[in-house]
Amino acid sequence: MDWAVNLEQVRFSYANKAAIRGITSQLRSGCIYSIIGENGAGKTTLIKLLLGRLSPASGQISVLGHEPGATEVKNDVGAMLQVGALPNNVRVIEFIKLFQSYYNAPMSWQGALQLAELERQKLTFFGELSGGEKQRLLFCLALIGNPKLVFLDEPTLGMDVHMRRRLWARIVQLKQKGTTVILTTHNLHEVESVADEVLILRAGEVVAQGTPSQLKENLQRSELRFLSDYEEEKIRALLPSFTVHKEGNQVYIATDDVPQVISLLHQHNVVMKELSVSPLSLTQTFMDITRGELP
Ligand SMILES: Nc1ncnc2c1ncn2[C@@H]1O[C@H](COP(=O)(O)OP(=O)(O)OP(=O)(O)O)[C@@H](O)[C@H]1O
Repeated sequence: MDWAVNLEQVRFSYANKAAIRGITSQLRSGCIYSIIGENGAGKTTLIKLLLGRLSPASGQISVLGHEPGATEVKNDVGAMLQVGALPNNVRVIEFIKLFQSYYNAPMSWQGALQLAELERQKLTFFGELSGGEKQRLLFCLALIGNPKLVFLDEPTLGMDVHMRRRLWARIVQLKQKGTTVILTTHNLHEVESVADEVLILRAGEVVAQGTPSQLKENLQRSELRFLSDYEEEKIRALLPSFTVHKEGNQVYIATDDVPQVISLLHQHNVVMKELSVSPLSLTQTFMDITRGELP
């Protein structure tokens, strides 16, 4: 098998705080992987380890067959930087030319500007771009060297809905060219249709890895939805063994026993409007897998 990334029993701690706790995982070449997890789960730390910016305390990591950050792979790896990492007083075109110079066979500056959709902002200073435009430039800088493997950290942050769609379409095109994409996101809805595999990280461990449908099927649960004025905490108290969450008046419950949940809610006179049952969404799967006390 052609692995882009291979992790074996990888551990990492900041001072005395364990952030990555024994991760073993393989990621295939030419696929899109999404690392998801709650705040502080270890996503950024894992990516820093894969980029060679941090070294594991123990375990083995191989990226494109070499140690992370090795000279042999630098030309083949791209990474999306955080907005704060770039100075504000540099122009778009200057960044593009600078990043081109890091690689052996970069894309043309015209191609890069087109990819970023920033042709008209070519001479604009980074600090004068909108949040979405900055993200587009960072996306294009990650890809400017035509990498075989690219890391994208929250790539759609600050983008409007049209731009997000175009960006996901571009990510799928990258995969079609054979590029491996590893991304982090909190937007599970978007990633569900794009990612070949999802890794769910929890307190520094991979608690689940698989295709979105495998993860959902393994749980064999359905999602019960209804509208209710009943408080989320009260519904939780009635259903302690199910995952409950509420957005506005919409209640979502992940359950393997729909009749039991409905009957319990009826018994307690919870009025359920517009009741529906559907297969579990990735968001609910994620909440179901990561609920409960942290170790
Ligand atoms: N520089 C640091 N020094 C000490 N602890 C850190 C440092 N960076 C991260 N941590 C801790 O390591 C753990 C993992 O953090 P990490 O940033 O990898 O999580 P994350 O999943 O990327 O979170 P988020 O979704 O909030 O970005 C957290 O408990 C965090 O507090």
